[in-house]
Amino acid sequence: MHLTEKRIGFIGTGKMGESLIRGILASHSEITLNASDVYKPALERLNNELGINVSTDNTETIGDSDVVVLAVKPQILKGVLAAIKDSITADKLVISIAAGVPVAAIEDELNEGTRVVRVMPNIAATVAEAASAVCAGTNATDEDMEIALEMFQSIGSAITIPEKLMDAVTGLSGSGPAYIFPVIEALADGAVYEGLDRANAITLAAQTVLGAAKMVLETGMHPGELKDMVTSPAGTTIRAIRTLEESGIRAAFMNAVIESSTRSKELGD
Ligand SMILES: NC(=O)C1=CN([C@@H]2O[C@H](COP(=O)(O)OP(=O)(O)OC[C@H]3O[C@@H](n4cnc5c(N)ncnc54)[C@H](OP(=O)(O)O)[C@@H]3O)[C@@H](O)[C@H]2O)C=CC1
Ligand SMILES: O=C(O)[C@@H]1CCC=N1
Repeated sequence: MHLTEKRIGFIGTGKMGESLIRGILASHSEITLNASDVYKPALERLNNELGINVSTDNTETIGDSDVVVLAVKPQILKGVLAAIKDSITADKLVISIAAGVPVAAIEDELNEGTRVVRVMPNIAATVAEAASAVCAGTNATDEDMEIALEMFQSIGSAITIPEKLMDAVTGLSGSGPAYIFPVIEALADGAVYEGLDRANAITLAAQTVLGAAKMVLETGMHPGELKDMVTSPAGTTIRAIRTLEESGIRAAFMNAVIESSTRSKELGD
């Protein structure tokens, strides 16, 4: 069974729900997508722009779907699960993208035997470049994992991990785009300071980040080795590297990942 044979329902069409919907539709234009949310104008916009089925009634969306993606905030997930419990029948696969919330906490709120898969994607699903990690719940079958992996690989790359590493993934790739957007803005600011116009500065900064990322992924070389390839003796780059190191750039990014992971653990408590 392939993803395209499944009807997918989204509970919550906020930032991440919409990002997933757009990413999946871009690679599977024929797929049936259903979505519900409490905010009707957002649903109407999605219906108008993307032609997906929308409802303000979560149980209607679930009734029309084989796969149910939980895309509401972790803080309200328990209440949402209590309200939809009876519509999650045994034939449905539940996929949660909620940060921090363990599979066990979701299974506890649903009927015994419910098949749950937990995923941490990121906002780059919007442009089919998400980095996602997937783990199986107690009752998830091999086919459920295949469906989940097919879904998240269609909007970027997706790996399988043990659940205990989900908080680390949340700190790294779940939150990660938000660490890089200010980097792009700041790089552009530097060039604007030196006289470049804003639009060109942002384009060059973003393409620089994209190119560097692609080199890591496609050459398989260590990032340090790639950095050395740019850094000429007594050249321009090493002057910049020294100031970045003086600013504590490595500790800043390490601490960002660790802080986000810590918050993810708190959300699961
Ligand atoms: N944003 C991101 O980059 C990422 C988010 N996630 C996870 O995705 C989930 C969603 O996050 P995000 O999209 O940012 O949050 P948003 O607040 O943007 O989206 C959640 C949506 O759910 C709606 N909602 C609230 N109550 C209900 C309900 N009872 N039934 C249906 N919909 C409801 C909200 O409406 P209203 O605003 O009116 O309350 C909102 O539109 C979270 O669990 C988060 O941890 C995971 C990876 C990345
Ligand atoms: O900030 C958050 O809590 C969500 C989860 C990962 C990215 N955004």
